[in-house]
This record gives sequence, C-alpha cells and structure tokens, in this order.
Amino acid sequence: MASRLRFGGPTPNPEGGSDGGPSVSSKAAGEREGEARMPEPRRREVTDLGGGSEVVHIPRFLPRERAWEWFEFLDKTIPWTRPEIRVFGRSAIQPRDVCYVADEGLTDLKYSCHQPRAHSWNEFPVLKDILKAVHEALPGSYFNSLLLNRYKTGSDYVSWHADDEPLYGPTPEIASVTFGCEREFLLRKKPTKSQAISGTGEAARKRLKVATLQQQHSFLLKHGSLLVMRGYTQRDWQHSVPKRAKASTPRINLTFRHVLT
Ligand SMILES: O=C(O)CCC(=O)C(=O)O
Ligand SMILES: [Fe+2]
Repeated sequence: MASRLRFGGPTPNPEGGSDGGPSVSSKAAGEREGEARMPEPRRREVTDLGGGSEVVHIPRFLPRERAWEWFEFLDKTIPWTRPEIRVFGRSAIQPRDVCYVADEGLTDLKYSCHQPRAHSWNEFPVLKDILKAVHEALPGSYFNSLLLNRYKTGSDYVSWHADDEPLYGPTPEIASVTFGCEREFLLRKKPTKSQAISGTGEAARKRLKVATLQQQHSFLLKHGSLLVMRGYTQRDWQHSVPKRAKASTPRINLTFRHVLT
C-alpha cells in the first residue's frame, strides 16, 4: 500500500544540533561571529493511516553516540525478565526480554494474564533523560509509564497485537525509541466486522488475506529512531516486529505510554 506520507515541520533538537550526521563548523556554515547556532532540524515523516490514525517517524531522533551509550547502559543494568504469558489459552514464554517502569499509584498493567512489577523511574535515572528527550520532541504529549523490550537475536519478536488495554483510554499515544540492531516494524489494518464475518472456507480466508496485505505499512526502525502511534491506531490497526534471521545483534526498544489517571 502506498503510504500517505507527508513531511512534517522540523523537530527541535534538544542536543543542539548533532544528530550523528556530518558535523559542520559554525564558520563553515556561514555564521557570523556571535550569532547563536540554530539547532539542526530532524526529519519527521508523518503517515496518515486514515480514519483518525497516524504514525510519526523521526529516523534520527537521538545522537548516534549518545544512543550507543544508552544502549550499553540499558543492556547491562535493566532487570530484564522473560515471563510466562498465556496466548490463545496456552502458556508460553514471552519471546523477548521485558521490564516495566511506571509512576507510583497508576492502575496496574496486565496483558496476556501477566501483571509485570512496576519499577520506579528513580531506579534508572537514564530513563528519565530519555523520557525528557521524548517529551521535548512531542510538545503536548505526556507519558507516565514505559514498557521496555530487548530482542537478543532475530529469533526474538513481538507478534501481531494492539496496545488497546483500557487503562490507556480510547486514543493512546505510544512513543517507541529504538537502540541497537535495526528491525522491521509492521502495521496492518484490523479486519472490519463485515470482513471478519464474510464467510468461512478457503475463498473467504484468501479474500481477507489480500485485503489485509493491501493495508499494511512497514517501517525500518534504526538505532536512535523514534516512532509514534497516535489517534485510533490501537483501535483500528495491529503492529508486530517479526523474526528476522539476519538480525544477529540485540535490539532494545522503549515504548512510552500514558496510563489514564
Ligand atoms: O519493539 C517494538 O518496536 C514494538 C514493541 C511493542 O509493540 C510493544 O511493546 O507493545
Ligand atoms: Fe505494541
């Protein structure tokens, strides 16, 4: 499906300009002596999914070197676990490492019969720094919880799902920051009610598969990137990070969310 892509206005860069691209000295950039250096804008791609759903992608959200420092720190210090969950009535080990951080006093998160323990932001000051950068890039947005994922190899994945738990409300905004190995992030439209009941058998199954493939988007999430899902994306779409045999190094992903209070 052709993306309904538009390039949004520049995103302010809180680091003062270095996004890992080639650095340009202020003289070479033609600045006059004493003139304040303007932060470099970061490219922001906005994909209108239709029906009030939107995805914003900022490929070079974090400076490259800083993002590697954060990767190393998170990889070593986060108390990663691989909990047992229930999927379609069966027990399974979650196919990636996870950890949960949240403000005190929020409604507990529960998914697939698993209720993760909420760690405090104070245990991991670096997470507060990353949250600050996210808040600065997304004025007006506010996140009070964070689900962390670590995909050790290309065999780790997250299957098709929507983060549509009631504690996030009807139009949750989810801001996802990626560190390390780049992986593909897929979005597909949920079948409409009429598609879902349009008959059984092979022909109906094929029709549904074609309709679903026509409404699919793919984003390559690189080291230091930010992807934001907004509006009705969780109600009307599902997302996944599929297995990738070629992805041999770890990827850490942080999904910031707002639990309604
Ligand atoms: O790893 C990602 O990019 C997505 C993770 C995700 O969908 C989730 O934590 O709900
Ligand atoms: Fe998700």
